[in-house]
Amino acid sequence: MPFHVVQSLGSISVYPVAIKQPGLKGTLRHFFRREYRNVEAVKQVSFQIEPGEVVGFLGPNGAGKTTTLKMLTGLIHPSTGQVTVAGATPFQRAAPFLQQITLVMGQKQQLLWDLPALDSLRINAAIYGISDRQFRDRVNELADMLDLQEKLAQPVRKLSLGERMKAEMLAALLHRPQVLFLDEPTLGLDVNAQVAVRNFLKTYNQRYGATVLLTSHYMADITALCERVLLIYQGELIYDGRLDQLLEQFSPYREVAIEFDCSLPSEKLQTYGELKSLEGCQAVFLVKRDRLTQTVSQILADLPVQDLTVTDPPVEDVIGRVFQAGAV
Ligand SMILES: Nc1ncnc2c1ncn2[C@@H]1O[C@H](COP(=O)(O)OP(=O)(O)OP(=O)(O)O)[C@@H](O)[C@H]1O
Repeated sequence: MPFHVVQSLGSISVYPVAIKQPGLKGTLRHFFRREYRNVEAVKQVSFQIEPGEVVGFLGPNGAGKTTTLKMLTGLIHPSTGQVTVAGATPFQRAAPFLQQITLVMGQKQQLLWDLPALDSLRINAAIYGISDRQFRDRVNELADMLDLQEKLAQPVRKLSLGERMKAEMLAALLHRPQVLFLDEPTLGLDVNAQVAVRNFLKTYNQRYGATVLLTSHYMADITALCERVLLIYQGELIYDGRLDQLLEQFSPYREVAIEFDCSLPSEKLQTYGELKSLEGCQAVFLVKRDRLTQTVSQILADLPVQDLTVTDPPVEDVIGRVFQAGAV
């Protein structure tokens, strides 16, 4: 039987949610005799991830990504189904399992706010039983990879968001985990910091053969790192396969944004592609991938363009198309 680093078989996660009727009567009843209904946040989700794979985990807000990551890291127990990660049952939270995994959440921080990052790293080293020598070597290596050497002695509160996220990444990887669960690791970062984090993850994956499951609402993270994606919608896994096939099937467009001379009549703009938005002197078109070069050259030749950018549609748009196409 092949060894799957991450395996979820028919996992279901049910949260009990308290229901309260409106009004004073409802409040009193809620206080003395609370009623609950069960919400299935994740329904029968099954997938396997092989050693060294970097897999994107996509879905709209509330789809069940974080809940799945919590099951995979043992923070919550699946209500039904079986989860195996690195040969262990996550919920047992056994020390050898915890040594092999890490969970990074873009909206949570583990570094202590008032202390230099280096002090928090020392605490982590003590927790994971990392020797002084290993500590020095690993901090130096990771700080070089993240371009963070100068910043580790400063209190965390003085770091920029991008620097703090990189320091969080360093802290999460100090014990050299083999399986990385990353929940929006680039949340709120500017483009340069996003690229730095992405490059770092790519290098870490290649250098240590680590397995990565990554959620992000930034499509660029996913396209830069993941050949394979899992798509989850309302708790159900609706796609497991290659990213390029998903994009080709459901997002055969790229977004072309232009800033132009405001005197241009809007009818003229309609001729270059589906006009997604038009605000003041800025327009965004959806242009088919196979017509991109031709359309961009035509726009530059025809119009008094001051600026032009080509981007992938946001991940939410791609997912929207998947549902519009009736793939669910
Ligand atoms: N502790 C909880 N108690 C009750 N319901 C919860 C709890 N945690 C999550 N949920 C619900 O489960 C569903 C899935 O939430 P989850 O956080 O897994 O979504 P997500 O895909 O990570 O979303 P986002 O992209 O917004 O982070 C949501 O409807 C959410 O309201």
